[in-house]
Amino acid sequence: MERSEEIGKENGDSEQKQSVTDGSICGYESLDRLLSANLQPQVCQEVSRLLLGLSCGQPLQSIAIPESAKSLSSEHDFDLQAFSFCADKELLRESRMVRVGLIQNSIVLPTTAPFLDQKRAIFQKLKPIIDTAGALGVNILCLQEAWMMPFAFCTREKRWCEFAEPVDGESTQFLQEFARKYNMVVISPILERDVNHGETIWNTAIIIGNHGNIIGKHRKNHIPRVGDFNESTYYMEGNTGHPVFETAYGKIAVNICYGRHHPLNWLAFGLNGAEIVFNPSATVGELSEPMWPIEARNAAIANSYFVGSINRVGTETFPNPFTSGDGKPQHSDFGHFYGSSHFSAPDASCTPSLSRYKDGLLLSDMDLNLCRQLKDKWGFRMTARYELYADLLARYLKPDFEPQVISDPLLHKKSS
Ligand SMILES: NC(=O)NCCC(=O)O
Repeated sequence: MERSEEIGKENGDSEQKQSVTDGSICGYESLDRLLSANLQPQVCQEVSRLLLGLSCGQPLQSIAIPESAKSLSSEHDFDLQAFSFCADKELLRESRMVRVGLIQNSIVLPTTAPFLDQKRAIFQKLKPIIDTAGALGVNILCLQEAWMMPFAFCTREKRWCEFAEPVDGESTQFLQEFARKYNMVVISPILERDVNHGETIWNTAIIIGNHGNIIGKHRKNHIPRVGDFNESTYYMEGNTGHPVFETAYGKIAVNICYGRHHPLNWLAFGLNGAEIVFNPSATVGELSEPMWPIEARNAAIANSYFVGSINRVGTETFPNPFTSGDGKPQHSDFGHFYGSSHFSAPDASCTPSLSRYKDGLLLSDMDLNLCRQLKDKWGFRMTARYELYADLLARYLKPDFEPQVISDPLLHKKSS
């Protein structure tokens, strides 16, 4: 029995305390594990049907993980899970199966350590996890937002800008090796320094092709101004639009973290033809956890594509306390980054989530034909009435816009 399960057996009070200190849910790594450990198999199946949906009318299938990969995951202490989304066989198209991977991780060294040591320690930690993904035949792999540094943007201190790297910098070079070695597309969300434009800093995802080439980049479109997410101190709203990258394994796009709260952002990647949209994130329980399982899944349904959601794990403590104008007393950390990375499919099914507190690698096989099958079935694109919304948005942007409100004439009549 693993430690977290033992903790789950303890009484209510200590469960509560434990979930705060180690990020578990009443001693379990995830809600899915809590449910499967506590519900009768038949009840659990019914609950899973409602929570995770069905894939081709069946519960989502797990993929058997080879012993070699299992030992890597226990040796390096990361959660490893693998699932397969199903699609109908078509008569006129070959199926387009791809294996996609998501990595979530905590930082390694304290945030007081020299910056280069902090970054290199993350490289070292990620090596065996990326090797496991490569050995398991992952075609497209995505890392978490700003994976090469602590998420220091709560502090507003400018010294963290030192972590920013050019698109072809050390972090990209580190990942290019794996892309070549495993013939794998890698998405690398980093803090970018644009040396050709006055050293401007961006929050950027770099798309590395399966030959180790840089296909392109996308800069985070929506920058949060909520809670401790003081990111607007560091970088501006991105200027790359909504690019879709045509790779050897399908058309992919990246909606970085806070962009997931913006349905039009998701829509735009869909309109440009994305088949998989990745959402590399850094977000904490107190702020966003109830939203997390909903937004990506809704985007996958509404836009008929797959979504890979990734969140970092752990609590990152900074040397100097900070405040964020939300009335809270000064503090030194964001709170707990709750991991819980998962995939959502266009047919409304989704995988169980990775651990809420442990590093992890989540794999999923998906037939990209499912995207068009869902478009044909539900016709969301066909019935979208974009012209109505284009017209409303065009009017809304004008200074003389007036909301279309029809008031009940009786509302303003004096009663006799
Ligand atoms: N990294 C980031 O944009 N976080 C904002 C908080 C959230 O969107 O949950």
